[in-house]
Amino acid sequence: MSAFTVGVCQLGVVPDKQANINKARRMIGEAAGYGSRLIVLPEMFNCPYQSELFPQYAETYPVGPTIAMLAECAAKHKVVLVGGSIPEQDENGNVYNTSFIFDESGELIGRHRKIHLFDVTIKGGTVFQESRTLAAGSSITVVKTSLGTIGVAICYDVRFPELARAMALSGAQILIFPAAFGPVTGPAHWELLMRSRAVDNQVYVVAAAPALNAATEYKAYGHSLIIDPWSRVVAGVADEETVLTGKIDFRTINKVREELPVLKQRRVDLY
Ligand SMILES: NC(=O)CC(=O)C(=O)O
Repeated sequence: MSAFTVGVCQLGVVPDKQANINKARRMIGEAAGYGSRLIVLPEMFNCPYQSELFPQYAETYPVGPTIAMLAECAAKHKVVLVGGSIPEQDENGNVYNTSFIFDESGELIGRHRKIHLFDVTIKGGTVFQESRTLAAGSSITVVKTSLGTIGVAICYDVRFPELARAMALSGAQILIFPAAFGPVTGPAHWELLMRSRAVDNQVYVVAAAPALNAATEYKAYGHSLIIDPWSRVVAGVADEETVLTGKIDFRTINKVREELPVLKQRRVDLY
């Protein structure tokens, strides 16, 4: 399929896990109702973005109400579903920031565990230490779907251009970033980074953020985006709770790569 609609659920996360699950279910239905074949949720959509809370909201695949809802919605609406991310606990007790990816029959077709943990101290701004409670993933996630090949990485992973390049060189046509930038790095870097990864690699980028909830400790920046391989913003929103949709057309990838063949012109003999 060369062209289809992608939907992004920019949902406002609340402390009540079941309320987040219910809202995600409703918003996935809304995105499907707009004709979306690929639907993306934001980072940590079932849990407030606070390190100390991750273990208590975690689920262990295949058990858990969030994972069950994602599989059920993918099958019900016959969509490829990138389930944002949730805290995932493995059999050894390690907790990861994980994106579960389902096909149109509700089968799990991929799982990305955030590779680069968000451990930063921005003076007068954001202080965050994901490694207090999370372990880092150790593999790159590129998944073949009925719609095309997608690369999935989570939030801080976008700051490492080598990862996006590796996914593109592995065949990813769309890079999908469930993410949750905050009020300091959001205005400064969010759109710049997402558009850079698109233009660097001549791919579509889908960046799915939570809506701003002024009552939670971490203030999400929102501003979900769909960006084309020329780095044009196909669709974008501010920080409100909403479903965003846009068209993905793989012919644009071919056109941009033919006109500006930078991927072929890399000097891999030098770097
Ligand atoms: N939340 C993140 O993982 C990353 C982030 O907010 C940033 O890079 O800025």
